[in-house]
Amino acid sequence: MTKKILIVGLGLIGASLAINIKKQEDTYLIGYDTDEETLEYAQVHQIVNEVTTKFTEKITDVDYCLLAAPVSKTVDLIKQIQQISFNRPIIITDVSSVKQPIMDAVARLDQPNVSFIGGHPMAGSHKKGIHAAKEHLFENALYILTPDTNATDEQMEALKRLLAHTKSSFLQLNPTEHDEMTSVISHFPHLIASSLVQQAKKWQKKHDRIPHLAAGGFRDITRIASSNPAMWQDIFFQNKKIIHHLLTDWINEMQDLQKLLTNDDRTTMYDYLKQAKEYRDGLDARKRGALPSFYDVYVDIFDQTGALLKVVSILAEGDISIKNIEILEIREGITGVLRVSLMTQKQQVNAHQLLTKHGYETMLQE
Ligand SMILES: NC(=O)C1=CN([C@@H]2O[C@H](COP(=O)(O)OP(=O)(O)OC[C@H]3O[C@@H](n4cnc5c(N)ncnc54)[C@H](O)[C@@H]3O)[C@@H](O)[C@H]2O)C=CC1
Ligand SMILES: O=C(O)C(=O)Cc1ccc(O)cc1
Repeated sequence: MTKKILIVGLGLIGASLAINIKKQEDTYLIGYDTDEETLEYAQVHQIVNEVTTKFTEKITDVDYCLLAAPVSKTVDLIKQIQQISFNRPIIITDVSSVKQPIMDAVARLDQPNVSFIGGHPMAGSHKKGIHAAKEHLFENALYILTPDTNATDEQMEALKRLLAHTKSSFLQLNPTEHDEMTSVISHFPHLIASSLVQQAKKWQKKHDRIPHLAAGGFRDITRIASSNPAMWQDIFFQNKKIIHHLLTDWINEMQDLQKLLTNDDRTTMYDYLKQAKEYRDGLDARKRGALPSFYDVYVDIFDQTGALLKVVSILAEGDISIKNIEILEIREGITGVLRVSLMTQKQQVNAHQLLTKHGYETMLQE
């Protein structure tokens, strides 16, 4: 029997999931978004089977509803769902990066036909919007599920089957575990990346050549500062308590490091750096050199082996010599960003034009 699915919010994540779900033959997708242009794009590019501007009407006529709006908007949508009567069973899920506010709102849903399974695909990009949607975004990624108490094992399995084309692996967590862990490895690092960029910007007033000196290390650690500011602002405030806690820890740790410098305590500083290196090396067995790079083109890729070869051939055809090429992995072996470092700005622009002509999405940095 055909499963009807309402996707609410057809941005990067909602549309990428829609593309995956639509690959299953027995599905019929309805897309809802508050942005008219997004709905038009979804219709023209057949990302969904039908678009609607009537959320509260459509949700009572589907088997699944996938909420893929910003976290705070998803909380509002769940509050709207509280007011709706359902005559048929529905499994509702979401994709929010923060789970506690979502599951707190879900706890107030009391319609017997409604089962809610919180979700969070642990993959994304610095881009936003439906234009950035990609079929392969979630391949090999972790997809965290935080089921509400009323969700059954059968419903969990049904949702996993619906999301099977994403090729992600599912992991069940409770909202607190989820929010604490994702804060440490995803949310808080975004704040630090942005603060490092702000620091460089301030120092640029004194040293205007700072951007030219910004080499591999700075670029690596600040890459995520190029992400969608509206989304991250929302995440930080929805996850305020834990971010606040991590900031306190971080500030204390920075003060401890400052004391080591003041006290000329080289041994403790060495140990600190060594322990960090050992832990980091354990996270990622592969190492990379830290070559400086001045004119970089970042190319979005999936299927790394094939993509590397294609990108190199395209640039060779354009007579562009590559100074350095490196895969900045988003996820092990599949999706990532290829950083192609070139000698001159002219080469950078040529490379961008050539790669765009061949359908690649690129971002320039100098
Ligand atoms: N971008 C990323 O890397 C990841 C994001 N997420 C989560 O996915 C959710 C969506 O993020 P993105 O797709 O990146 O954002 P996006 O900005 O690309 O898309 C959000 C979409 O929701 C629509 N929208 C806003 N308010 C709405 C409402 N009240 N009703 C219906 N549609 C509404 C917007 O018009 C837009 O099309 C967020 O909750 C975010 O935390 C999860 C994993 C990764
Ligand atoms: O890994 C990161 O921090 C990313 O930038 C991609 C991302 C962003 C938001 C999420 O909720 C999950 C993954």
